[in-house]
Amino acid sequence: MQIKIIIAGPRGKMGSEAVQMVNHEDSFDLVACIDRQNGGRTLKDVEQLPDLDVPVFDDPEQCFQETDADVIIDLTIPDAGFDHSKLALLYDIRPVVGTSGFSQEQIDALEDLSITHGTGCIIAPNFAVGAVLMMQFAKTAAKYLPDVEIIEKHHDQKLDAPSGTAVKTANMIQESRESKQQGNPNEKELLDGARGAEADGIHIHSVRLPGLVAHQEILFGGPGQTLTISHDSYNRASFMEGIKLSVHKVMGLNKLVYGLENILE
Ligand SMILES: NC(=O)C1=CN([C@@H]2O[C@H](COP(=O)(O)OP(=O)(O)OC[C@H]3O[C@@H](n4cnc5c(N)ncnc54)[C@H](OP(=O)(O)O)[C@@H]3O)[C@@H](O)[C@H]2O)C=CC1
Ligand SMILES: O=C(O)C1=N[C@H](C(=O)O)C[C@H](O)C1
Repeated sequence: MQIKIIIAGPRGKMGSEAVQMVNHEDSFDLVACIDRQNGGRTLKDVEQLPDLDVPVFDDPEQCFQETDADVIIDLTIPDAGFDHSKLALLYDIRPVVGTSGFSQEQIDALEDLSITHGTGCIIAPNFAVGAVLMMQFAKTAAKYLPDVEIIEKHHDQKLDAPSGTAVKTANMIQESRESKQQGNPNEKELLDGARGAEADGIHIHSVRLPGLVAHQEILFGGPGQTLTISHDSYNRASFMEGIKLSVHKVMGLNKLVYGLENILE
């Protein structure tokens, strides 16, 4: 069976890679794209999408009405990604969402909608299988080494901080570790932000530099020892197998799944 796919954000760093991946996959059929035509660009820019012989809509509702799609892959920005996913669920089109930066309220709202409609949805903060393993290893390590800090490093075009992966890592660590404030209870920041952001006592540090793609280290400390678990994505191809798997899996789901680890066999 051919899976009919819409890609939102096809000119982006991830979206353009996803267009190529979908075009190379025999069981996938790219039927349309959603791209915005304001943002200072001309329609000509939109028409210059590489090798794209499909309609490009700037109105998602028109896209969903005029396209008989099974799945939408969203790789845009948080507000647009949320609106696309919400609307797609109303049209029984299954969202596979890579876009990071959704609030917990937005994730809960999409979960409610997907259950009400019985329509599958996958939101994955990171589609790279190595990153998922990193998070799972960190969850195990935190049981034994509860003092932990996260350093995530990304390219300097990234809009959200901390990264979706860092937030998900902290959440997974919380599942196995007793709540704990890392560091000296009397510590004082001499410069605001010196200790990074904080989630349940876990400090998260965000680095943004040209030259980076997507990298994370999780540092654990115990008496006389440290453990570092790290993952590096050197290019966006690293995320494509996870997106491919998610597109197949979402066809058999009737509710929202958050995190690639929940669909990996
Ligand atoms: N889950 C995962 O494994 C991964 C997730 N990501 C996430 O994916 C998202 C995209 O990342 P990346 O490709 O690097 O970012 P880019 O900025 O390269 O691409 C985003 C694209 O979305 C477009 N866009 C913005 N608003 C809209 C809208 N309303 N409708 C349609 N298109 C829109 C942008 O257009 P314009 O140029 O006009 O702004 C741009 O082409 C981010 O949230 C990122 O964090 C990234 C890598 C892996
Ligand atoms: O913006 C990116 O590039 C990435 N975003 C995701 C995140 O916020 O965790 C996934 C990956 O780290 C790349």
